[in-house]
Amino acid sequence: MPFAVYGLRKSYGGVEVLKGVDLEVADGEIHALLGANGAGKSTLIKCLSGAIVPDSGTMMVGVEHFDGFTPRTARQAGISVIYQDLSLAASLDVADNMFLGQELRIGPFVRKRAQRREAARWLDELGVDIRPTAALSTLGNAGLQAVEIAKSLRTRPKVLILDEPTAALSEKEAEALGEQLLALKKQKLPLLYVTHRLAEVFTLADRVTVLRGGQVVLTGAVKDLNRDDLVDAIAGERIARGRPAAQAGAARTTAVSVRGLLAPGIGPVDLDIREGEVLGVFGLVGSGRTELVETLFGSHRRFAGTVSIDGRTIAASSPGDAVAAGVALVPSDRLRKSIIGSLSAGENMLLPSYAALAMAGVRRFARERLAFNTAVTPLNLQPPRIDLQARRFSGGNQQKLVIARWLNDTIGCRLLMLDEPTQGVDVGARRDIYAAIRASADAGKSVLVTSSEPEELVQIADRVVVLSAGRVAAIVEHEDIEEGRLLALAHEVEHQGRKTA
Ligand SMILES: Nc1ncnc2c1ncn2[C@@H]1O[C@H](COP(=O)(O)OP(=O)(O)OP(=O)(O)O)[C@@H](O)[C@H]1O
Repeated sequence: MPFAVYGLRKSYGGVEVLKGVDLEVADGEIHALLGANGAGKSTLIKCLSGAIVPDSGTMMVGVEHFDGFTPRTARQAGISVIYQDLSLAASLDVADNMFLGQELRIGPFVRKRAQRREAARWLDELGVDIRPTAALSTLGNAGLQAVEIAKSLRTRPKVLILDEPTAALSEKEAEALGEQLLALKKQKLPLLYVTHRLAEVFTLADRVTVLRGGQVVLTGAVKDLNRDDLVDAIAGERIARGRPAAQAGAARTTAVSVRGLLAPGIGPVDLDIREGEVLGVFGLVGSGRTELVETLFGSHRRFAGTVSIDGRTIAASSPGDAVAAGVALVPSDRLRKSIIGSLSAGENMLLPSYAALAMAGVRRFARERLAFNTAVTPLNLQPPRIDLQARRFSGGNQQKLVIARWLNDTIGCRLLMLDEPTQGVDVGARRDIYAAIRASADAGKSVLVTSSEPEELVQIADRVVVLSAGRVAAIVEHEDIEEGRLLALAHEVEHQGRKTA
């Protein structure tokens, strides 16, 4: 049953964020929806699910025509949306989750066996090997996504929409999800899929639509388009390509030195980070990337080992110690760990620097504004408004706010760590973030960047540490950093680890 939406419009306070969007998705088609941060993708999807009411527009599912855009209309039309924040209950098993609130019953009794049978059927349709009785805690991110999709399939949707399902997934998990989507094609469902990962468009999607500033600027068959076509449509300009200049790293002095670091899931790790260097950390899921940076930041328990900066050993048994010693961390789960939606953009960004910006305990608004503008301008925050509540920014622009917080120079940081800094961020903004990372290194900071995308480290890192099972498996020098090599190293060591385990 093909799906289409025509003339969709939505304004917030006089600003039109969807300007008459048309979109058509055929049966069994995977349609990628792309666009820069703030282009209107989430708003479009929320209109389709009935979460927000558009100003005008109509929707067709098959030959039926809908123009109500309420949650009830979405249900009647058979629209099922899978958001990044999954709606699963951790204490229930897979089958119970899939039937939560819609249990199969005979009188007061839940038909557990029938539920499990049906759950198994849908998981099978999806091509995943997950038992209906499995506890959710035994599943990885891709498994949890699969359960959420199977749960949605059970309601026999006519259109399936996925809002950035791979944003929080590693490369390998995203591949697993891709296979599930390809399995779904066989069900002849129209599938609309939001992503910022362009590589996925070419491996998964049949057609693609790019939104820019609330308008469709490109729609077409993926086979007729190349990466540059997509990048240009998203960014609205020809953006610089290729790899930024490397740093002459070897001559630089060691600024951060880690010795014998041992923590849950980590170590022992020895690591040196040079002054002015961008050190990439690459590894597969479970390799300990996030644990490593959180241990260095003191938010993870540490059993043993020392960390010194400029020759001084730092305590780092708490994030407070770490910040005082000049360590900053931009966490991966930024929106949940770092943004306070009800506070303004300025308050969110300047939180750690209020003391430094105030004089004799009195806030200096002009200084705050200057610090805000200095930090957000290089990242092209949209809209660049210090007073707007953080939750009114699009997801990617909220990410920029947190990153800007730590790029803000008033806090005197020596070691800047960014965990997956471009998750959920569009290609244009990625370029801005890469440039800001490089500028921090050029200003003499040591920068550590983790990424699950090898391509990203090729772009930004001076050296790359490959982690496996919490240990340093390899260090790749600048001239040897290549996507294939990083992946091969990470897979190779993992494979060897399994063989000897
Ligand atoms: N409640 C709101 N009030 C005011 N403006 C809003 C509100 N919600 C969204 N916007 C604005 O609408 C525009 C579109 O936002 P939307 O979240 O749809 O973007 P997006 O394409 O999903 O971006 P991202 O890739 O960053 O998630 C943005 O400029 C955003 O600031």
